[in-house]
Amino acid sequence: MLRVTDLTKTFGGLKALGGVSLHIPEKRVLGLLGMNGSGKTTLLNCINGLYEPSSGDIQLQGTSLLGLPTHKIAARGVGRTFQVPKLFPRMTLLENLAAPFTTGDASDAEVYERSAEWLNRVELYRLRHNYAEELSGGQQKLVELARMMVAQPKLVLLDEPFAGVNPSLALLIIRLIEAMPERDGCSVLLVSHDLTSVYQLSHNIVVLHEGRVLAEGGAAEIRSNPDVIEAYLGA
Ligand SMILES: Nc1ncnc2c1ncn2[C@@H]1O[C@H](COP(=O)(O)OP(=O)(O)OP(=O)(O)O)[C@@H](O)[C@H]1O
Repeated sequence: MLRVTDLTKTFGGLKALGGVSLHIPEKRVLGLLGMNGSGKTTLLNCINGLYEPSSGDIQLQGTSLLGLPTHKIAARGVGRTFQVPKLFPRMTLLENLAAPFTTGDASDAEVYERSAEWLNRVELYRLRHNYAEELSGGQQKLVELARMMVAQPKLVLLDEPFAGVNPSLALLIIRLIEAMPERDGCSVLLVSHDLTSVYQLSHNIVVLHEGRVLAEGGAAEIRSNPDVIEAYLGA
């Protein structure tokens, strides 16, 4: 459903992505590993249109996303969370979740129903009238995830969903990601430094090293790949 082909992105003289290709089938989780600065966030930024790739192609269900602005890519069904959640701090949780619908055609009742359902799924319904800024960092990550899912995306890009999250919230996030392919019908690109969670959740894993694909395969293969151990896991 997502196909990235020979993608490059340069910043001045720095090649952040040096020809990355990967594929995520329908309803599959692809884990993306790599040391700091290996290009993971740059790849997510290219996919959702925050960065314009220098060359290569990105296709969602057979149609190129190149040249589209972020809101059009979101409208095609690509959701995104960030390392540091980007909520509207002085809006309530319900208002934050309804925000993606300001230009859509869902009825108010439908938006409320979906928002309430997702606030329940992230176990924050009781705080629905609180401002986003009143929540802890981990709770804000859950609200951002819920806001993304209310829009019923086909593909979600998760950037470090467990960073700065306490173990019980991390478990909840793992359960939510686990349910995404079958219950929510979407594919997932999961960027995380939490190897255990990536191994547990991913159908397939890509390891980036200095902007290139160093290895690709299932958890067992990646764990035992000598190049990966040397470049990343052994570090
Ligand atoms: N907007 C930018 N301008 C200049 N350089 C950038 C920009 N964004 C990323 N880079 C550079 O591109 C390289 C890849 O960065 P990126 O953030 O994609 O790595 P990452 O794998 O996500 O790292 P981390 O695990 O630390 O989040 C780094 O050298 C970074 O400094």
